[in-house]
Amino acid sequence: MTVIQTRVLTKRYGGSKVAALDSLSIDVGEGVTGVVGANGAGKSTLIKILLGLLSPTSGDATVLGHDIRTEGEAIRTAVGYMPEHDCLPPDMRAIDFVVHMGRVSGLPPAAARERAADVLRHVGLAEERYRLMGGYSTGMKQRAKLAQALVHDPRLVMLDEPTNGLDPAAREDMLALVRRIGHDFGIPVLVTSHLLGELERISDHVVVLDAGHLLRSEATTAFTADTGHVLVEVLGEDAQSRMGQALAARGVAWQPRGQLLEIDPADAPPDALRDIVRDLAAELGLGLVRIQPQTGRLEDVFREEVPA
Ligand SMILES: Nc1ncnc2c1ncn2[C@@H]1O[C@H](COP(=O)(O)OP(=O)(O)OP(=O)(O)O)[C@@H](O)[C@H]1O
Repeated sequence: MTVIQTRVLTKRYGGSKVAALDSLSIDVGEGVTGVVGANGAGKSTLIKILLGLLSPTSGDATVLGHDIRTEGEAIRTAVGYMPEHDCLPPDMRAIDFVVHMGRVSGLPPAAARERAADVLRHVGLAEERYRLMGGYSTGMKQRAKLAQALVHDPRLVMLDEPTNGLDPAAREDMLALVRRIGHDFGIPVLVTSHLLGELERISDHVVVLDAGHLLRSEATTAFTADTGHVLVEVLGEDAQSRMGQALAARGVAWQPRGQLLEIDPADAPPDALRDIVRDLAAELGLGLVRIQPQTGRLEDVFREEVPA
């Protein structure tokens, strides 16, 4: 099922010649869709247009079948939105704020209180829900922002840089939450990040934007598919160059990949290659850490396609 569709969607701010979004045509389905791009790539602009908060200069889009130009209110009723920047009133308790947001979205008082307590528990703020949000850490603020996006049982959520400003542990927790929303709760998620590696891990589909242009829109597996190459890691003095020389002497071509050796198995069938590497490591007295198929990474795709 398509939840978001854009067709040659273009946005120029204030008659600017440079388009913040340039002829973007994408289809977003269920599950988690990651929108990746450097700062200024157009991620927030896209989300605001999809919510009907900002008008496109040209082009069309629908969200859950609603036209962004004429049905913004219906879209905002059905969609949960977590904005990028801090939008939490510091002198409010999280519970009151989330209840309030539930009421604004049309929930009756008792349902709003019940849902607010539920979503705050889901995002890990059960204990802290009676504290004023002004005293929250960045991680807790991001969770509260996520809770308000979920309180009215949305049919789709749009999360703008939910891991922004988080330390590595809080980042992992947030990514796990986003994944749960998309997979366990079954709510389609559109999530943005400028960090490619993190979206690769939680998204079913990835849209790559560069300066308003679409670079790619594909299933994550297409980005991370087996490259057909084999990675070898050996330990010991001059391990990489000594193993490399020995491989070359056997007619096996390789190239360095960081500290690892990347081998194109066209030169030897995979099983034979394993034996060769194992024997050479033993002969050279090197520790063989791993021999494994190499998979692509989103970061590589981005590096290949975006000129430096
Ligand atoms: N209100 C505005 N007026 C003029 N230009 C804007 C406005 N908002 C965004 N832009 C410009 O549009 C482009 C896209 O910005 P946008 O905020 O959508 O990117 P982003 O990918 O979300 O980046 P970030 O993560 O830094 O917010 C940038 O060049 C930005 O400077």
